[in-house]
Amino acid sequence: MAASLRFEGVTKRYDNTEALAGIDLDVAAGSFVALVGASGSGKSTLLKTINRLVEPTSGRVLLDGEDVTSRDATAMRRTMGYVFQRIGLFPHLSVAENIAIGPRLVGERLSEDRIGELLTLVDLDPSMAARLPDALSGGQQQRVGVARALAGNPALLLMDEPFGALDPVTRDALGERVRDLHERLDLTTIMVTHDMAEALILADRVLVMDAGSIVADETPQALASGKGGEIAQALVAIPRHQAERLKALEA
Ligand SMILES: Nc1ncnc2c1ncn2[C@@H]1O[C@H](COP(=O)(O)OP(=O)(O)OP(=O)(O)O)[C@@H](O)[C@H]1O
Repeated sequence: MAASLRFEGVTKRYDNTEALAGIDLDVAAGSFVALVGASGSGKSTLLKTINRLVEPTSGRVLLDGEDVTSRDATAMRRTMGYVFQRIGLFPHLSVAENIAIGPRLVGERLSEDRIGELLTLVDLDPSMAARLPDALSGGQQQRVGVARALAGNPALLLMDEPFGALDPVTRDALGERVRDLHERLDLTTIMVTHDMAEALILADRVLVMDAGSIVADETPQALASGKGGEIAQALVAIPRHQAERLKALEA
């Protein structure tokens, strides 16, 4: 079952930096939300207030109506999958052990069948379970990262630049796969990305951040038709300009 999220007046201050300037936001269960915006605009910080890697200076985050700080952090994180850019597989553990690490932290063992099923979900052959991460390509490693995030049957999938380090073909294929898993596994998905084209293609709601605030909250259709204001449209202009240049080559 997908989870809902609510942010109530969430701020985060680091010395002189206001990383989050008071975020009020509702995310409906089952949404696929992309967080975009310039470097340093607060995207990762906002994502990390959900799994408590960042504690807000003020305000609170509710998961299915419950303050995320009201529960044991390990148990609460168990209901969330987290994928991040630098993959973060443990190099000395096998693929199977990497996938099983979250459940193991709370005393559960994943069966070989379950690991095979998770690998199949991300289009990897179950025979890869015994390999060390070094024996996989970057794209395959990131697929393992996604399988690991799904191992605990999460209601919420958090992704921080999940495809940033991948080549464009792998990036595209894995993006499509994640969108498909979002539907099939009934997830709420929040994805931080620098890439507006990726946000427009994969998400059903795009939040644009600037200096710790959400400055646009639109559907991809609305953004594509010119809505969302200046900052959002400056980001939409990048893939649009690229598409126009490609089109011009056809002429
Ligand atoms: N641990 C920290 N200590 C001090 N300042 C921090 C810390 N983490 C983040 N910041 C600052 O908070 C602001 C928001 O950072 P954040 O990582 O959320 O931005 P972002 O939009 O995710 O950026 P990027 O796209 O470059 O990853 C930045 O100015 C950053 O320097």
